[in-house]
Amino acid sequence: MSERRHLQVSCALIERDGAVLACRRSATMKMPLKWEFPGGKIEAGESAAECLVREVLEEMAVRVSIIEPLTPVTHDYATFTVTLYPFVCSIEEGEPVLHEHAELLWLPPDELPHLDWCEADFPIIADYRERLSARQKG
Ligand SMILES: Nc1nc2c([nH]c(=O)n2[C@@H]2O[C@H](COP(=O)(O)OP(=O)(O)OP(=O)(O)O)[C@@H](O)[C@H]2O)c(=O)[nH]1
Repeated sequence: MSERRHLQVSCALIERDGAVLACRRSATMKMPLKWEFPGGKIEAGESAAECLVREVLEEMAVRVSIIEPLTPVTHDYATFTVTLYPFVCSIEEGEPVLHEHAELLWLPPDELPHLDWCEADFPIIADYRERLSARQKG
């Protein structure tokens, strides 16, 4: 039996003017038309943070700086497992452009849960919103 694939993926919750960037996967990608955060697979010898900065630059021509990491999430899909390393970020330079995604959307954090996300992203969104309310209280 072949070993189940376990992907290590960094992803970015990019904040700007009180909104967060969501990206919609294209109809030809795996998990077609699901929403996700920009990012991709961690390469050998690369840290999760290095991967994040590289992927966002490659994917949407934007240089981000990291504000804080969120709690990593491991999720079992039907055919593979993914561990996502999420980071809250801000834009240092550039304006996001569509390359491989079907759509980009800036959404207030409270509206994030309404999109049809890749399953692994829901706990990340919950964690992020909890931290935001803690930030506002404290
Ligand atoms: N970038 C990103 N990937 C996510 C998120 N949530 C999630 O389950 N994933 C999964 O993590 C993997 C990311 O790898 P990737 O971006 O390099 O791969 P891909 O499927 O787009 O293309 P590829 O496998 O042909 O390179 C995909 O299987 C994707 O479905 C997310 O929020 N952002």
